[in-house]
Amino acid sequence: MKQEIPEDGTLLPLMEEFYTIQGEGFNTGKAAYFIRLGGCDVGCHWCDVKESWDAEMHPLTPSDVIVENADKFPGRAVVITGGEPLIYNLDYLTNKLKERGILTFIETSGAYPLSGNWDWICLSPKKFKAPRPDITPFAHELKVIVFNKSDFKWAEEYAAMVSPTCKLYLQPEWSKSKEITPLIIEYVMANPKWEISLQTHKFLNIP
Ligand SMILES: C[S@@+](CC[C@H](N)C(=O)[O-])C[C@H]1O[C@@H](n2cnc3c(N)ncnc32)[C@H](O)[C@@H]1O
Ligand SMILES: Nc1nc2[nH]cc(C(=O)O)c2c(=O)[nH]1
Ligand code: SF4
Ligand SMILES: [Mg+2]
Repeated sequence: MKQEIPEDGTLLPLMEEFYTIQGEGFNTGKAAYFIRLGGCDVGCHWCDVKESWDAEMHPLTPSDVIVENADKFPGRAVVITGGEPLIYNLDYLTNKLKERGILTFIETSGAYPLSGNWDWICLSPKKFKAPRPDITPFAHELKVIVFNKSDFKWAEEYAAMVSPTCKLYLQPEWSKSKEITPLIIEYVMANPKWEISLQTHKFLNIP
């Protein structure tokens, strides 16, 4: 039987939750509680969490329970990721987190309508299912995954759409990083509005 997911965001398909260090982007190095929601139809062939894609595989969990769990840790930031978290209405979850003084960060492809009350929005656009144009002005951070050379030009198209204060990151696709990282280094030195983001948790062997 298919799970009925209520539209009010009080129940969400939870794949996993873990307390770790944010490994990527602007908040790299900061302790954070990760909430990974199941469900994604963007279809990145290099996605490093394909187990998240089928929402049916992940139990519907009360958002109140997720908030209770997050509140047990000394780190006062959560990263809501997935899967694609914006498939769901995140207003309820983020408002409850903020009531407890917890900072709310999201990792999103932007392919679904923006919901939720956010302290930090990391937009990581994908060629496979483009972000909705209405999310770009709200991104605090644009993090483009570089898989091949043509992705630099594509990254600039998104840089032109975000706000002038949005931080710009180029992150090597993990399996191609040996070949791509030197190109990113060269690109950032020539175009210093960009910075490099590495998946540092993979080097540190932490979740
Ligand atoms: C797994 S995704 C989940 C959140 C959302 N679906 C998204 O793509 O932003 C979390 C972050 O990991 C990045 N990512 C996924 N697979 C990757 C890979 N193989 N190499 C580098 N970054 C990757 C995504 O671009 C995104 O910034
Ligand atoms: N440590 C750590 N940092 C991360 N930053 C983004 C992640 C994600 O999968 O969304 C991630 C993750 O899975 N682990
Ligand atoms: S959008 Fe995110 S979760 Fe979905 S396939 Fe791409 S990287 Fe994976
Ligand atoms: Mg990850």
